Formats: sequence, structure tokens, C-alpha cells
Amino acid sequence: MPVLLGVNIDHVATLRQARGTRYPEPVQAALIAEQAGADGITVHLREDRRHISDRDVELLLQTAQTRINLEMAATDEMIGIATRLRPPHCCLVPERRDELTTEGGLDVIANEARLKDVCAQLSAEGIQVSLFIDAEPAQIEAAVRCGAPVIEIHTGRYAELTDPAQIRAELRRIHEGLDLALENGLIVNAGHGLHYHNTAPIAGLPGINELNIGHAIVARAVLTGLDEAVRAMRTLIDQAAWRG
Ligand SMILES: CC(=O)[C@@H](O)[C@H](O)COP(=O)(O)O
Ligand SMILES: NCC(=O)COP(=O)(O)O
Repeated sequence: MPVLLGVNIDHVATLRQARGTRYPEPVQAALIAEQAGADGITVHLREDRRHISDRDVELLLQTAQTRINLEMAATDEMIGIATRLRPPHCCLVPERRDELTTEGGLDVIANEARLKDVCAQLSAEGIQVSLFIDAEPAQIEAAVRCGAPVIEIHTGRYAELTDPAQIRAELRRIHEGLDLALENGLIVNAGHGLHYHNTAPIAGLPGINELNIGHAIVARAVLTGLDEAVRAMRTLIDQAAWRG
């Protein structure tokens, strides 16, 4: 089975928000990603709206050719937005306002009653719910009890490690978590911090359904697109320049 690729376009919006411009447009980025082979588009609507906005989510839902995976905290505000917009997929993630990026998986055990309720509410709207969790057996078992059909295994710790033995150990832990989740009938995605040098071992784990990757793809696009972007500006200036 091919592993699906969800392209996270948060950081296209980060670039836009850095200047308050109308570009780059996440909708355009989504269409390019889809044409290049993305199976889905992932966006994280953060409570502080630091990158993706409500307007982006609405437009993406109207324009995406594939499917939108909305990442969000399990807050009343976000649940209101999700039940109104009804994205096909919704991934519940932990969120701290002052974090640079997501720092770990949800503590499903500590928030089981609430998450069970949220899973039921979103599922009733026809949304496929996923819980973003670490590859911890107890968290996986709690996710099963919550009734979420999907989990996304947090690969952030794996991505941060530099020692080969520790990387192998973390990969083993993710593999064991994946197996446990599959035995329990879950669909298993993975993501966070994956890039061009660390994705292959995760993509090679048998049974992984989808990888969600964003920062590394957008970062690479900035560099691979730079040559064309400079040439276009060079041409524009040369054509406009006054020749006395
Ligand atoms: C939940 C997760 O792993 C990330 O996709 C998350 O969306 C990262 O948030 P930022 O894009 O704001 O770094
Ligand atoms: N859920 C992970 C995701 O969407 C992308 O994370 P990253 O590649 O931007 O770290």
C-alpha cells in the first residue's frame, strides 16, 4: 500500500503573516501541492492565528481537490469552527500559546472524558477524527477508548535526536506503537519534524497510512524556487529600466 502524503502549508501562511501581505496565498500553495502529488492538505488553525486563518480554512475547503485535514486544539471555539465547516478530517493536537511549534502528543489519559466527548461530537458531523499522540502504549489504548478511528504518531522526538542509537530506539518505539494501534483497528498516521533526511525510515514502517509533512517541504520550496524568482525580478527590472 502506498503511504499517503499530507502536505502541511502552515508556513506558507507564516510568510504572509510576517508582512501582512496578501501573498503567498495558501490556496495557491495547496493547489500546487496537489498537482505535485499530495494526497491531502493539512493546516493547523492555532488559537493565536499566527499563520493559518479562519478565512484560509474556509477557502481551502471550497477549493481543495483532495481533502483538508484540520489540526486544532480541543477547545470550544475550535469545536464550534469544525462543526460549522465540517472538514473531512480533524486532528486534535495539544497547544500552548507560547510554544514555537507543537511540543508533544496529547495527554489522552488525563483528558479522556473530554476527548471522548469531542470525538463523538465531531464524528456525529461526519468528520474523521484523529488524535495526535506519542507512541506510548497507554496513550494509544486511551485513544482507542475515546473512539477515535485514527491516531497520528508524534515524530518530533525522533526528528530531534542526533545519536544513531537513540534514533534507532525511538524508531523502534514508534514501530511498536504503530503495531499496537493497528492491532486495535486504528488507522495510523505520523508526522512532525519530518524532513528529507529522516522520513524514509518512518515511511518504511509497515502499516503507516499517511505522513503529514510541512516545514521541511516549505523550507525546500523557498530554496528550489529562489533561482526562478530572482530571474523573474531580474527580467522585470531589465525590461523596465530607463536607458538614457
Ligand atoms: C500537530 C503537529 O505536529 C504540527 O503539524 C503542528 O501543526 C505544528 O504547528 P506549526 O505548524 O504551528 O509549527
Ligand atoms: N502533523 C504534522 C504536520 O502537519 C507537519 O509538521 P511539520 O512537518 O511542519 O513539522
